[in-house]
Amino acid sequence: MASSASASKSDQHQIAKFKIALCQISVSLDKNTNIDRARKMIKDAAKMGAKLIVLPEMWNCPYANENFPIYAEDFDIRELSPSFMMLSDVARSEGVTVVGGSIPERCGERLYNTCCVFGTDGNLIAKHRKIHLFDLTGDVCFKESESFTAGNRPTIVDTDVGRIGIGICHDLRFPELAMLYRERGADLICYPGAFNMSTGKLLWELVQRARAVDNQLFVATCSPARDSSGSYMIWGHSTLVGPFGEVIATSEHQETTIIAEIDYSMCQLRRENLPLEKQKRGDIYQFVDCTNELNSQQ
Ligand SMILES: NC(=O)CCC(=O)C(=O)O
Repeated sequence: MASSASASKSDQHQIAKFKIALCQISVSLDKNTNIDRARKMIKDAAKMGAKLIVLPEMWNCPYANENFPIYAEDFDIRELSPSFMMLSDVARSEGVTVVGGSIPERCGERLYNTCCVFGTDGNLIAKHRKIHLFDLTGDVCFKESESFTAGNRPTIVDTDVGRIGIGICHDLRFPELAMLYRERGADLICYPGAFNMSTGKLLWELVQRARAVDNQLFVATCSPARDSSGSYMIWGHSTLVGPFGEVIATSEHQETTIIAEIDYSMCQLRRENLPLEKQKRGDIYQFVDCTNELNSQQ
């Protein structure tokens, strides 16, 4: 398994266009039901021609601190990892790349919020542990850090459908991570996520479009469907955004699968028309203490 990119950009651009599926799964309390549902949605999406299939954050487990340890899987013990094994099997049987949303991962004493990426042969090709844990107070309160340890590595992976950067939900808020992925050659960033009703309405689309337009690349998000009986109400609205910040496809909050086309030549076009990389003034964006300089100008 590699979590860093190695194939050349010319390999990547042999695949210029393909279909992506965003499976907005309705997550129940029953883990086996969630696994069966996810398998069916992936198979159906593959039948509709999707080559890359993205699942939501916490698709095997309702998003709640009390659930995470119960639904967690230790990926080193494959017979106790039914969610992980299903993703691997279905990626291989359907010959698709799967960005497997996230599930709680147990590693020794620790839990991580982890996204596994599987190649078309069913092999695990990357594993992203959520870097920025979601701790929020206000109208909605949640403290992921009560359950999870934060990951400490960015994840960029070469797949049959190009070089992809991976983040999980709150990771989307941090522009530096997306910039790093762009610098390392990603044309697509996938963020499985589960924004809440309070920040979702205002910010979910805004931050996706910001990451896309700043970096002139595609951003794909995939959320669970909303469950109005759950303690954490999910915003839904899985979305694909293009490199001009345009919303290519989106959904409401119910269970659904979005199928949309990614055309990497659009990144090239946007970057040629507006060469932000060349126009950047890295020489003046330095985080240095300018207090003395500012004082002397007054
Ligand atoms: N699951 C999450 O990381 C939620 C992030 C979120 O809602 C936000 O506002 O950020």
